Amino acid sequence: MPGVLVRASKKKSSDQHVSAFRYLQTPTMPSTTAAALIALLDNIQVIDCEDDFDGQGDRVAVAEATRRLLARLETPFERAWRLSWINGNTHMAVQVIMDVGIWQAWYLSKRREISLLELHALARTPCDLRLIRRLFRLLAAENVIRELGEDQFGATAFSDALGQTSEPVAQTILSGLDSTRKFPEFLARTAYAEPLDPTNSCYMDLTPERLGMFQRCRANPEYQASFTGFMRGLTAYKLDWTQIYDTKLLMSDFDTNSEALLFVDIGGAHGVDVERLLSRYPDLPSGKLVLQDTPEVLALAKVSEKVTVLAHDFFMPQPIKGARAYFTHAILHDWDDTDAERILNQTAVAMKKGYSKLLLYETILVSQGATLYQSVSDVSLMHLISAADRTETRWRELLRKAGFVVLKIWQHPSSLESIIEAELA
Ligand SMILES: C[S@@+](CC[C@H](N)C(=O)[O-])C[C@H]1O[C@@H](n2cnc3c(N)ncnc32)[C@H](O)[C@@H]1O
Repeated sequence: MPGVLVRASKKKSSDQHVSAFRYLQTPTMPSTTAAALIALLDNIQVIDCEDDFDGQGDRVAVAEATRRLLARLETPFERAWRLSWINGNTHMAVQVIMDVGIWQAWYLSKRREISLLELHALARTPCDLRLIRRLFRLLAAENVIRELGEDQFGATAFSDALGQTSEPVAQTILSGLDSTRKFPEFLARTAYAEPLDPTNSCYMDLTPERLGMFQRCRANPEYQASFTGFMRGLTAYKLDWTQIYDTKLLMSDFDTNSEALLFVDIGGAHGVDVERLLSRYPDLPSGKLVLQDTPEVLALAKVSEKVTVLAHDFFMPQPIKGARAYFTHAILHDWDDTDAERILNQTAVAMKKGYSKLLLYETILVSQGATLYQSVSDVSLMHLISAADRTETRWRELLRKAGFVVLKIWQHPSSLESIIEAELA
């Protein structure tokens, strides 16, 4: 595409800083070519495809393409500025508006259009009008809300979601990765060694007591709620595991009228995965599905009455014996091989050889072409809990050492993770 965009890339890098600032300060009229392109991009409408995973897949693929486009369009300075200043300030502003209660009150008011004065009056915590104006100005420029006129704003799907305080979007904002900012310092102190010691994570630098992430969750109900809320959102966002793994394999050998249990979700938190199995087999009698986690997390779970909710520490012997399937999702990647093996051993003692299946819904790291999800997950594990995602070879080795044999690794082109199906060797 000829025009202003290509010409900008031919400038010397020292000029780029100047031109970037000039652009940021005084947007000029776009050229005809750029205007046509802008009109084309602004006219793309997103069809609501919440319930249609293929539709979602298309939407995500297009979003990925726009990210690649931005990476080509932005100068290196703009990219750095976005990473450090735009993202950091926007996250902060979203959180401050949440802390004073404006998102929630705005959402509950059902007003689509509202003035700054009205928004200010909705604050639960007294705050300065001028402070709020400055933050809303940034939020409008970053499309968190719509700017309709001077001190007049419009709601968006995102601002609505921020107003639903116990739902995943708001909880994800609160569960923000504070340890990312500390990580460069932590690595310098630890001689840039790959952090693999779970007793010394960067996250521990956030509290004077050096609490680990799961310890801090247990000690602080708000933290626990934001982490579990975020996990609920993330799991609901992923492909339904019953579309990756053929659950008929579990049902074919299962007598629903017997005393036996079908499915135990170990560390299942919010219960999204167990609910997905129930949606596939809604006629299952009560008590065939079990959701396990810590008592604090289970208190936040909202599951069908048919699901048995059972507090269980997975480092202790599994109390449910001889179930058809023991399932874990994003659990073993939190632990190093020694602890992961302990969890597996405690599960193995409950399994019936030749009958019970182990299903691990986990990331399998690839040596090339890792997706954004896979790489963000892996790096987050590094500074949050000094853990690491595993390659297929490392998964197989871990399972072999713990006395399992891998039957099949189930994959789906639209899935972020795979399901490793194993049984006792
Ligand atoms: C990364 S989350 C995964 C949750 C869920 N399976 C999912 O995919 O959304 C890890 C879960 O492990 C739970 N957990 C941590 N330590 C535990 C323990 N010792 N026993 C049982 N659950 C534990 C946490 O409470 C949390 O819900």
